[in-house]
Amino acid sequence: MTITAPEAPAAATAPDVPFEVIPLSGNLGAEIPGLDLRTLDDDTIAAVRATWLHYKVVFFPGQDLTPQDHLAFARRFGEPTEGHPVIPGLPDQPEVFQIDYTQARELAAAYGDVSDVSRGLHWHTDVTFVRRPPLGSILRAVEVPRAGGDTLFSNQEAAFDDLSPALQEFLSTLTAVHDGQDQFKVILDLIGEGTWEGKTFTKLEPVEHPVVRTHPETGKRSLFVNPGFTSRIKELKRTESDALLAYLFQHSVRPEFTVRYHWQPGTIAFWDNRATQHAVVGDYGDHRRVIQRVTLRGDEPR
Ligand SMILES: O=C(O)CCC(=O)C(=O)O
Ligand SMILES: [Fe+2]
Repeated sequence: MTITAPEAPAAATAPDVPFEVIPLSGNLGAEIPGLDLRTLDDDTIAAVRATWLHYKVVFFPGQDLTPQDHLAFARRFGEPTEGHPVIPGLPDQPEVFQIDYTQARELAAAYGDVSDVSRGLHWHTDVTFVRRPPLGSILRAVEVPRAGGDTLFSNQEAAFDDLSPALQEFLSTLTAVHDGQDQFKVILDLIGEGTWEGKTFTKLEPVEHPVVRTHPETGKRSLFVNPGFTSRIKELKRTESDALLAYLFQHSVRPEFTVRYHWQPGTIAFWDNRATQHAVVGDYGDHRRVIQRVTLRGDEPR
């Protein structure tokens, strides 16, 4: 007799694709081994996209991509942004930026730990402090600790679905302010000006987004507030806003909505930035940890 284990909820409705997909938790995340990201045909790219939309973050271990290959892979899914609005890109590949966590710690020590980019990074969704935050980010693990330095991802559709209907409806009427100033003012002052969507700026102005957004491709609703950049809820009094955001920040990263990934050098991760948050676990002491990222342009949350 063969006993087949029941599938986790995310795995049960996954698209049927011509490569192996290994679900990593009940609510999001899958590993796709055995592909060479430099040589995929259009049908395989379409299947990767469907898998990515379903699992929200996919990991490709065993890749050996140069920054050029990394960028070329990203272009198959959308338009790369100018890297990051304020973190400078690689000299000969400006759409690719690097985070060397040792350097980031030195910078933080020299200028005050405002950026929070020390050993770990707290929960956030990438670059929500602009009008059109990224659609997704594609990360390459360059140098990673043998143990530790994992990255956590949390499914913000699952977090929304778990709330009671009355709270879902109330949240759907609210607008949040997102502000990158706290984390990025020091870097922006050091480099003088940042660039986003072709425009330069010297100060990050706060922006507003709905607290609940509808995914432009799947139509699913998700929570769209994050402790990295969401500073307050516009329609509420300060004390109400603080209390509600504290609750949502805690709720949105409950263990059952998350996956935790341990990196190997070369692994590529691709996450849907419209429906997830992520955080780096700062448990790796003084080991070197270096990543590079390409970021895809997104649309205005609605
Ligand atoms: O270093 C990581 O694993 C993720 C860093 C991060 O937050 C990002 O690249 O958006
Ligand atoms: Fe991030």
